[in-house]
Amino acid sequence: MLPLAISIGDPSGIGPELIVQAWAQRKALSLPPFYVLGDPALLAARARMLGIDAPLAETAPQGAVAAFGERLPVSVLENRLTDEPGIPSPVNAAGIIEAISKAVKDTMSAHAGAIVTAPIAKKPLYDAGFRFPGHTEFLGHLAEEITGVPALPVMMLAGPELRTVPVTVHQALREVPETLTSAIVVETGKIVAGDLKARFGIAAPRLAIAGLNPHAGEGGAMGQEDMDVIAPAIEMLRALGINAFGPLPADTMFHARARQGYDVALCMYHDQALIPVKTIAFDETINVTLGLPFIRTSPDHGTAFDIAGKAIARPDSLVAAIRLAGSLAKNAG
Ligand SMILES: NC(=O)C1=CN([C@@H]2O[C@H](COP(=O)(O)OP(=O)(O)OC[C@H]3O[C@@H](n4cnc5c(N)ncnc54)[C@H](O)[C@@H]3O)[C@@H](O)[C@H]2O)C=CC1
Ligand SMILES: NCC(=O)COP(=O)(O)O
Repeated sequence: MLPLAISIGDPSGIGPELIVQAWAQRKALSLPPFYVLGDPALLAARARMLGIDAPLAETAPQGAVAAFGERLPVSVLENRLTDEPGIPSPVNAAGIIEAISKAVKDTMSAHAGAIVTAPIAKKPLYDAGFRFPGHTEFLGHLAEEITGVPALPVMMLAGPELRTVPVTVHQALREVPETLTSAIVVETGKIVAGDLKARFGIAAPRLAIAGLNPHAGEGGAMGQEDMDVIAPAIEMLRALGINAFGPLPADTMFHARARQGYDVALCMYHDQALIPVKTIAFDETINVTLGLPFIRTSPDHGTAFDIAGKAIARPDSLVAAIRLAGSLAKNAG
């Protein structure tokens, strides 16, 4: 059995304390074994803050499964992290990026079964020169660097009642119409259909495709993209044998009855996809990256600097992400 690799995320956010909480509940929740790519001093400080007895085991990934029952395994980063809950800083960028990169290397070299990422804040990383919008795009870059094969990483938010995929992701709203092409919708749809089949065991996934404009364009009166870009993409997906349909007016496709009609909603921009799923199940939803040669999950929430270090953050979404990574890794193995 391979352990999961958890990257520590932003040390000033809630990630480190959630990891300690998840480890403390490992037996009660039968969690798969994991290790943290992180800083032992920081994790020890969060355990003290939480009043959790969490002895650490500094170990390579190969020692993680044996240690996990009694100690929290830590693969120690070369870069140190500051211990200032709620106060993000670009000085932590090197350690945050090192953790993600090492988690990918460990997984691609079969020392870890899958990656779970604790949240990062984008701005302090950008301030330190990081050129990727978020994990999703960075993971695509790392995959391509290791395999030499171009990757299109696809973000999927998976909750108990709804899965959504933003076709355009970390982009300013005004850039969305010009970025949205039939080719991107088709490539995303292919990856989603393929991964839902191969990884999630859905034999014939149903893809509901959202329109971009109000009322999916109202026949062109409220925008052309629905007719000129999205409808042709749906035809192409259907020609490939994928059960895709739409474009659907986005305002009426997420209510409980409508959700029964599909396995995943392809949405045209970030908030169209993330608002419904986080509204329905903020604590249980997981962010999964599709289209990569490895499995990566993450909680749906961010760094929550406003509550970091206060012992009030809920570990539910991280726990769900750990569970899903464990079960996807088991299916893949
Ligand atoms: N996977 C990732 O790395 C993600 C990173 N982010 C980043 O996080 C930063 C902060 O983003 P926000 O929009 O403020 O979203 P956020 O999810 O960090 O916080 C939104 C609200 O939810 C609360 N909250 C979040 N997680 C919680 C938890 N586990 N338990 C209890 N309350 C919780 C926070 O206290 C806050 O009031 C941004 O820089 C963003 O880029 C956001 C989403 C995902
Ligand atoms: N809102 C989702 C988000 O920002 C997560 O992005 P990523 O870091 O997983 O790419």
